[in-house]
Amino acid sequence: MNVMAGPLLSSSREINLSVIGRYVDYLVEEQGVKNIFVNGTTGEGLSLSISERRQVAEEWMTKGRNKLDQIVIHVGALSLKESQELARHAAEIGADGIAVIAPFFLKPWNKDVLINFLKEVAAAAPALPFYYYHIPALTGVKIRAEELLDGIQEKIPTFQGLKFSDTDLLDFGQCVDQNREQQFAFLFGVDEQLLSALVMGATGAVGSTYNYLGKKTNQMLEAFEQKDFSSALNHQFCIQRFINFVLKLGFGVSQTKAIMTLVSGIPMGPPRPPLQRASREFIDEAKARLESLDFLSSTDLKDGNLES
Ligand SMILES: CC(=O)N[C@@H]([C@@H](O)[C@H](O)[C@H](O)CO)[C@@H](O)CC(=O)C(=O)O
Repeated sequence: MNVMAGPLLSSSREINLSVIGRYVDYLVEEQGVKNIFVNGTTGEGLSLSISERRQVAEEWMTKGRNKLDQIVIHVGALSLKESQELARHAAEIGADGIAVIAPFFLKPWNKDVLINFLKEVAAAAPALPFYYYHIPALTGVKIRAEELLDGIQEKIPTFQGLKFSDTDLLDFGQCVDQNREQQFAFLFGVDEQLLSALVMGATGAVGSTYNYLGKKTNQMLEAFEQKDFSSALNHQFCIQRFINFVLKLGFGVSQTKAIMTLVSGIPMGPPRPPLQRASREFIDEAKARLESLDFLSSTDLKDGNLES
């Protein structure tokens, strides 16, 4: 069972490659996270230029070599050509896989149209495992994942699995149920519901909170594997208490970056516009909540690197 994180990389609105090496060590040593999903939602991949995305991917590959187990690079873009360029680049630098979201401006209107797009991206990196990144709340593409998976390997031979960032557990459960013969990876992306997804057959998780609650989540995964469901539930409820709290305050990529900085001590920088940096009030409240939930002792929290 693997947990992947979606780290962020810009500082002063520019990408800050210099923190990636330190961040790899932090994730491995402090959070027990050894699989990384680069340039996804949390990493603001769609807010970076193609050249920046290439640089970020290269730095992760260089600094993660011999330390990380797997690096999957998100190469989705509105332009098929850009997506193919990024897919080829991921193959050249030795990534372990690529993932693609649905194009979200001129949108695919049915399953076949979406598969055709994905197929052309996958074909640009024919030796790399391919993941579809299903995140309908952000792309606005509501084609059910279960429908998409039906017969997908005939169209995309490198299809390896799904990153499912949606709360529709009926859709998720049916993806697993209808593909029991395949060796697909089912990576769940709603951190507050991970335990429910594990029961339904999730084989891994990709999420923003694993950047700072990776250790806690790994404890939940371990309890689940040991069939200690009561402990697993306690861990999930504890994680939910934090996520529920921050969701009520207003939680997204900007707030995630602030918490990552707070917990790791590594400056993650502000987000790129249109996002705005998290407010001081948010940071103070999140910090108090992390302490009260005993996720971290107050000495672990390092907000010296937070730009106010
Ligand atoms: C919409 C969104 O950002 N979802 C997050 C979740 O981890 C989410 O932050 C968490 O479940 C809290 O709601 C991930 O699915 C995104 C992710 O894995 C990524 O950075 O690519």
